[in-house]
Amino acid sequence: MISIPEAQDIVLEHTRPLGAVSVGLAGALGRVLAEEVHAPDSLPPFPASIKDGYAVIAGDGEGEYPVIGESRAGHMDELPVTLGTVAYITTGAPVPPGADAVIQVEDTQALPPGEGEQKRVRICKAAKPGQDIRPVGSDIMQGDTVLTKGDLVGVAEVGILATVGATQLRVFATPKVAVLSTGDEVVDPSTRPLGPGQIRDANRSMLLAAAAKAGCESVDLGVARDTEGHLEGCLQAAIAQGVDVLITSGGVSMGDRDLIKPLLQRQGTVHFGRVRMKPGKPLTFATLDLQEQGGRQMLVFGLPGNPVSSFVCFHLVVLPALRKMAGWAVPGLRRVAARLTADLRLDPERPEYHRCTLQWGPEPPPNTPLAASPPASASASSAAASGPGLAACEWWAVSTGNQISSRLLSARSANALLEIPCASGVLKAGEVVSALLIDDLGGMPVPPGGGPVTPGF
Ligand SMILES: Nc1nc2c(c(=O)[nH]1)N[C@H]1C(S)=C(S)[C@@H](COP(=O)(O)OP(=O)(O)OC[C@H]3O[C@@H](n4cnc5c(N)ncnc54)[C@H](O)[C@@H]3O)O[C@H]1N2
Ligand code: MOO
Repeated sequence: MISIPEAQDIVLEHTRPLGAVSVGLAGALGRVLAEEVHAPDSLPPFPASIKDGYAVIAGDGEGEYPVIGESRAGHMDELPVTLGTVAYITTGAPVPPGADAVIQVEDTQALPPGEGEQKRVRICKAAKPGQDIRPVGSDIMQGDTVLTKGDLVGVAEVGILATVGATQLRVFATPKVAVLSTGDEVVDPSTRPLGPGQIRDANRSMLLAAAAKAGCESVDLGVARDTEGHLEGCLQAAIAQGVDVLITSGGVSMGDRDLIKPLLQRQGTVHFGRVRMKPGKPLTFATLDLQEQGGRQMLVFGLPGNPVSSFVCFHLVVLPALRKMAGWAVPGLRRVAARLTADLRLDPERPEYHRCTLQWGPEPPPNTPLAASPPASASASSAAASGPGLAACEWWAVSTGNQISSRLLSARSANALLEIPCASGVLKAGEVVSALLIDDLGGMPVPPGGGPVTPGF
């Protein structure tokens, strides 16, 4: 049996980033850029006002002035501001020639019109040269590299691309992923009532959703019966559809109907078939060299059938591979330090990936054992963040309860996998452990089944 870091290394060694493709701006979200993006012009392209007020010559100082014109965002009088005159200006509008400062409207007073209905204003506060003006290129200079190859396009990046007029982009292609469930007992989720011995297929929908969330195009291969012929037919279907990755679930353990490993051994190279991890021990990884398709390689992940094992293996091993194919430079899950809110019994044989919901705060979330009896050391940890006027805050790991690998509710609302080392005994509430992020940290509710974890789970 190999360790999970070894398994991750093997998978990534066999994973190559896909080629670049062109997408429009609307299709860029979540993709990795395969090119640098430069600014074709400066922003602002003209000296722009930061405030609604009056464009002035700073040296003129306080006093009463004629308003000789106006500059509104999107429009501009060509009238220059000369000594002893001002122009009305709105936020974002071009500063007229001659003016070198803007006085906000709050520091002025409208006066009755002068001769010939000439508008007039009192400037109540002298300006410094450059005041409330964004010089040309102060946000982005023409020719600047605003985004670079390898950047992940998020919401802000979409805005940046739009700003510089980059409406067609080169991004890494995302993998095409096929998902196959296996097992004679596994029936479609729509099946009601269940027949004798049947269970609904949770893994296929879950893994298709996981692939979609990773930005992949996916192919639903349905459920394969536990026969060599049917399984082989499904594998051939995946190959024929040109997928980059096949994810199967079930049929990788030690039973006489666990046919995935022998099938992959016949068709390609199995790189590992057992990993020291809980859950997920029978996790299998193979590559198939497809001579009939120009020698291209297909990755196959044989995930264990237990739904939680599939869920955990997907995040730890499949997701980094999908990300690397899609151009991610650092495809692994990110870690944070988190403090246990309950005792955890350790597993002496396998390191465990304990599902939890992370909660940020200065003290343990209510209804956790740690909240009931916080140890004296709990607030003085290296994991705690503090700042002026800010109580020490940290991530609190609230277990999702019973961690048996058949209980998918143990993944409900989970946003992290705690990396619990392999050892005997109990890890005490209040200890700090590393947590791998599997979802964003925004507002996950603590599941009702979460909270206390009693030794034995
Ligand atoms: N003699 C041994 N038996 C087992 C071992 C072992 O080391 N020696 N390992 C155990 C571990 S750990 C796991 S995990 C499971 C994995 O088994 P398989 O990958 O072969 O999966 P199945 O036997 O097909 O199914 C296991 C379990 O999951 C249910 N299942 C399967 N597919 C789905 C699905 N699509 N949706 C929902 N549930 C599914 C299935 O009915 C079984 O209950 O092996 C242990 N055995
Ligand atoms: O490794 Mo299995 O996934 O514990 O049930």
